[in-house]
Amino acid sequence: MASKNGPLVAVRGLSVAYGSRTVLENIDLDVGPCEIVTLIGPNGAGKTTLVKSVLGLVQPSSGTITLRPGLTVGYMPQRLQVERTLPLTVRRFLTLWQKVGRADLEKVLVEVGAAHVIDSAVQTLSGGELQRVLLARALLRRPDILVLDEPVQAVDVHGQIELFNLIAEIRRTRGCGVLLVSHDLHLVMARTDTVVCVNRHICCSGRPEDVSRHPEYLAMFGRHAEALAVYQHSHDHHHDCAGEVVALAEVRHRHG
Ligand SMILES: Nc1ncnc2c1ncn2[C@@H]1O[C@H](COP(=O)(O)OP(=O)(O)OP(=O)(O)O)[C@@H](O)[C@H]1O
Repeated sequence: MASKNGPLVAVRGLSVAYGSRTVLENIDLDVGPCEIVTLIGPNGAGKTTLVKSVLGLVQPSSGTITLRPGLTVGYMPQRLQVERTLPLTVRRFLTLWQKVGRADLEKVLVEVGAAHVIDSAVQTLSGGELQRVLLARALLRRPDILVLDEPVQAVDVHGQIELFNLIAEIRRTRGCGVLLVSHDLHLVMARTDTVVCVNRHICCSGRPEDVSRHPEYLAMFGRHAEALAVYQHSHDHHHDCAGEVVALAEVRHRHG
């Protein structure tokens, strides 16, 4: 039984198979309150499967997934299929699954920087606008944890930075945990508390500055990773629950 003070999500010894094919093996993962945990790994590594297991959408073949009692999850899926001929405004889209007052709807769209598209058709949104609307939908549940599967896909580089900053700001203002999948190593390394490198099993995990020097990480991402390791030398701080910068020496001291 998960305690009120423990992690929001605790995964232990998780294995998942599709038919006879094992795609995840012996995975351990924790997401703590106010913590941003990012899953990275090559295509087909099992990142989405891990996320779906946490959400209860995929059945494990062994292991346990423990959610803190009463945990509310806000999920932003990797793909959204919207029938292109169906006239669906953002306002209608956000109220399809839940009753939302006008003021709450406008407030959450302001929070994610998408107030201007409230009456636009979902099909006409840009990649970045759609991701913000999907984030708004997840936030309407008032989540304790946000689960975001590739939230910056189909978004240009500038928009990706803005979205990562927005996620960090939401964590700070709402105090929720975040579990996300991302392919953008630069942004992950700069904006995440904990990186988990998955390739069927967990290759390495920990703080970005440690993972970026790990041999398995370097083997997986090759020259791209080496360039990032140089960049990482300037990453000498960590973010606390409120998103405030804490010097790494202080963090190490705090953790003993
Ligand atoms: N429903 C399914 N049935 C059978 N195999 C599946 C199913 N879903 C995923 N797989 C397979 O499981 C493996 C892991 O897939 P998954 O989508 O979890 O990887 P991923 O790391 O999220 O990949 P990507 O980065 O490409 O999104 C892949 O080989 C995929 O083909």
